[in-house]
Parts: sequence; C-alpha cells; structure tokens
Amino acid sequence: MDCIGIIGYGHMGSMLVNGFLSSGVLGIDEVVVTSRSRESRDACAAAWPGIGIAATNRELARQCRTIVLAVRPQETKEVLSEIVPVMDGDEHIVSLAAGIGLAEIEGMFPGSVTRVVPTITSTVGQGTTLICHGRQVGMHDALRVEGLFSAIGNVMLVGEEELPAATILSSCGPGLFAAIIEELAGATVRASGLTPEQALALATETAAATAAYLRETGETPGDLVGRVATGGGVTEVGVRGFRERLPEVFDEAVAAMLERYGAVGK
Ligand SMILES: NC(=O)C1=CN([C@@H]2O[C@H](COP(=O)(O)OP(=O)(O)OC[C@H]3O[C@@H](n4cnc5c(N)ncnc54)[C@H](O)[C@@H]3O)[C@@H](O)[C@H]2O)C=CC1
Ligand SMILES: O=C(O)[C@@H]1CCC=N1
Repeated sequence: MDCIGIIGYGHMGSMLVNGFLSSGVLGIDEVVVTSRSRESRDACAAAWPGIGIAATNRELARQCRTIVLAVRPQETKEVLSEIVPVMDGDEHIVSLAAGIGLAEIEGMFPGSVTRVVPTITSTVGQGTTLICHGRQVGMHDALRVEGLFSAIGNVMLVGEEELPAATILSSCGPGLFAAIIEELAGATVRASGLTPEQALALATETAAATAAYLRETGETPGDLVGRVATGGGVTEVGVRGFRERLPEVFDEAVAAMLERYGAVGK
C-alpha cells in the first residue's frame, strides 16, 4: 500500500498529520501513524477518526512505502534498526532528524532516503520546509515528498552542506524570533506602564507587519530602518545599540547552535 507512515506523534508528527489531512493533500486512508506512547496513539485516533494507527513501528513499516521518521534525533537510529529488518528495500525513508546525515541513514538502510526539515510555522501554512534528497531517490518519490510539503507551506531544495545554516533560519528561526519578541515586549513592560498582554500583542503584530512589509515591498531591512529611523529621532538610538551589541550575541548563538547541530544525534 502506497501510504505515508509517520513514526512519532510529537510536535512535528502531529503537525504533519494535521497539515496533510487538513490541506487535503492526503486522504484519511493514506496515512498511518504510530508513536511510542499509547496516549499519543489514542490522541491521534481521537483527533482523526478513521486514521490508520499502527501498534508498533514494525507494523507501520510493513504497511507503508513512505516512512517519515518524526522521532528525536537521539531516537532515530534506534527506530531505524528496529524497522529495517522488516523492510524490503523499496521504501522511501524521510528523516526529520536534525544533525543525522544521509550517509548515516543510508548506512543502515541502503535505499531511498530524503532529509526534510519542517518548521512549526507550517501549522499556519507559512514558512519554508527544507528538503534534501539522497542520491538514490527517484523522481517519483522526490516529487511526492515535495508535493506533500508544498501543501503546508513553501519548500526549498537544499544541498546537505547547506542544511545546518538553513535549519537555523527556517526551523529554529520561529523559536529565535519568538524569543526576540518576548524580550522586546518584556523590556517595554519593565520600562513603562504597559501590561504584558498589551506589549506582547503590539510586539507580535509589529513583527508580522514588518515581515509582510519586507516581503511585499522587496526593500532590504537596511532600507526599512532608514525609513523608520528619523534623523535625530527615537528609533536610531535603539538601532545603534542593536548594531553595536547584537552581532556578537548572534554570532555566539549561531556558533553554539551549529556546534549542537553536529552533536545532537550522537
Ligand atoms: N520541533 C521542531 O520545530 C522541529 C523538529 N525537527 C525534528 O523533528 C523530529 C521530531 O521533533 P519533535 O516533534 O519536536 O519531537 P517530540 O519530542 O515532540 O516528538 C517525538 C515523538 O516521538 C515519539 N517517540 C520517541 N521514541 C519513539 C520510538 N522509539 N518509537 C516511536 N515513537 C517514538 C515520542 O513519543 C514523541 O511523540 C526531531 O528529529 C527534530 O530534530 C525538525 C525541524 C523542526
Ligand atoms: O531545536 C531542534 O533541535 C529542532 C530542530 C530544528 C528546530 N527544532
């Protein structure tokens, strides 16, 4: 059966099930899900009546040709070693695991392997999923995966060497931007009589509006700063402070994330 099997019903697994089914790119009889805990499997069955639920990873691997590994990187190799013995080699493995390379997976499953880096913002149909196909992935399988993820947002094909940095932007990015919104809102609350709710609402709306402005006008961030920061005015004082101090903060954060990326699946 040419169904999509999703192993792991956590943040990503549940987002993919919701996205694929709500968008209509897959029908309820085309998805099979399993997860380690009985509670997760029951939650999926309750959210999507009629969906295929496999009791074990091996049962899912026997049923599906496309198998999405949506477990944590630390669990990915254990799951692979569990399911590979019941696979016939014709399947297509789609691994979401940050930091686990194609060569490592192909070393355990010498067939079609694609690395996919989703983003939580696909929950609202936005953001970019990164896709990196292994050399053995045929045109049909490649287009199928690209089509699935196109239904829940943008997709970008990237080389494996580009994945770590691209992951930081597209996939860690929502967490990073959320933290920035939180900090900016928090600073205004500490300095004023705004309530946390008011500050967070304003900061969130402004972040969304700024992204929309940049996207729709095609201006660079520098252009926009120039339009907002009136000479001798308010914004330029804040931007100057950012430009003095943030490069170091961001360089450190990116270096730490890249280091962790290389170690996360070990
Ligand atoms: N959270 C995110 O925004 C992103 C996560 N990823 C990648 O997606 C993968 C999943 O991440 P999350 O969903 O955030 O993790 P999570 O911890 O929310 O979900 C993992 C799921 O796997 C299940 N699981 C654990 N061991 C299992 C086993 N042996 N057999 C079956 N199920 C098992 C857990 O019960 C849980 O439901 C990771 O490899 C991560 O690197 C990639 C891009 C973005
Ligand atoms: O933080 C993580 O490890 C995962 C991978 C990319 C986004 N979230």
